[in-house]
Amino acid sequence: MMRLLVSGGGTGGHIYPALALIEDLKEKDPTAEILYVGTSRGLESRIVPDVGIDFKTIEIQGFKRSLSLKNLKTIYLFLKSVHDSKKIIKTFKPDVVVGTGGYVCGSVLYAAARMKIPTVIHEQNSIAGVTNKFLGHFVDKICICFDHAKDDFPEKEKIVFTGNPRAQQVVKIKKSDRLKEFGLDPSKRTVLIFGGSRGARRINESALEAIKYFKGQPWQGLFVTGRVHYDKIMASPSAKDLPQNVAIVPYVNDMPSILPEISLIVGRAGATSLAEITALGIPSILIPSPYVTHDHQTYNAMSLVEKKAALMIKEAELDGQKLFDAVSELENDAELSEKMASNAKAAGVPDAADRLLSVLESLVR
Ligand SMILES: CC(=O)N[C@H]1[C@@H](OP(=O)(O)OP(=O)(O)OC[C@H]2O[C@@H](n3ccc(=O)[nH]c3=O)[C@H](O)[C@@H]2O)O[C@H](CO)[C@@H](O)[C@@H]1O
Repeated sequence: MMRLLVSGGGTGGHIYPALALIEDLKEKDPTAEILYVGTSRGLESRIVPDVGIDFKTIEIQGFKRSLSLKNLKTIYLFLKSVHDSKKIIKTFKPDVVVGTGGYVCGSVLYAAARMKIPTVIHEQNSIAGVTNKFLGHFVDKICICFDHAKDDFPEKEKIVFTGNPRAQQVVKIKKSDRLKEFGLDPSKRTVLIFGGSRGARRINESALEAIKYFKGQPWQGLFVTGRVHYDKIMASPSAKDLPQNVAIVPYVNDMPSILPEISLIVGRAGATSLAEITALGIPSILIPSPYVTHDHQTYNAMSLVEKKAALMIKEAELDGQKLFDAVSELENDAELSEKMASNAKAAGVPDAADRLLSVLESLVR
């Protein structure tokens, strides 16, 4: 029986890979004991308890790049959160601790490493996040999903390519007619538009324009705005008189269950979304977020564009017409779309959860 402590959070991209790993562990070892540590402010405080996993919180905030009074408070909070993490670790007594990114796992993994408990970080992106780079010095193994991420860790001997566990979770899902829930027709080709786990304002604005032209097309659209953007989108004049073949929703719980029914994805280039897209082999139009550290989404997206597995539009060049043109180019050209789908699939890692799990097991033994 393995006792696994997991930490990671802030956004879905750091949480869903952790949940996929947990699902795989529970399947292989139903007696495994699992504890998840996050913050009360991150999306994890909602997502993790919802799926029935024990959840504890610590308080933490991110470092600013320059030294300031706020940073002194951050340093104080970091030390306090390391102290709090140690207490949680002492009580739970994990065999191994895994961090999937976000500030919160900085404290938890650092505390575990100091207590000489085996530690692993999982870096989803092609460029490593600040927390993982810091943790790279202390942990036992560094699991990556893009070769490019190797450059960010001097500790080469610790690096293992595993891919993103979410990939394995999505390949297991069977086709369903869940699109009916949104008033859509499961027999039609469906374009899914969403700006990551939190939604993206620029993508939303362009999408609202683009979906007007979906009227009369043989395909349909599912537009997911992100929870915080939904009311504003629905209140805008452009949201009136939308075509019948388009549905707009704030969030899709259990996104993987609809992915097998999707013919094209329009979205950000978050690493976990890309793991899902490649695991299933779905063509995509990627609009990387320009607001993330070291522009890592552009690098994520480029890894697919180079393999002719996706198209990329820069956010600065995005508008409704351009978005619609790209969608209709792919939806009207079956050959292009199939080629892109098979190139995407070739880049997928459908056994990523098993790979990550065996890294954990190798440290426990
Ligand atoms: C702004 C920001 O910091 N973004 C980062 C964050 O993105 P973000 O949290 O947006 O993560 P991803 O795009 O990688 O993944 C989104 C996840 O949310 C799920 N989903 C999304 C919408 C929805 O309605 N329902 C739903 O379940 C998707 O299926 C996917 O599993 O983490 C990623 C992985 O480390 C990074 O690559 C991103 O750069």
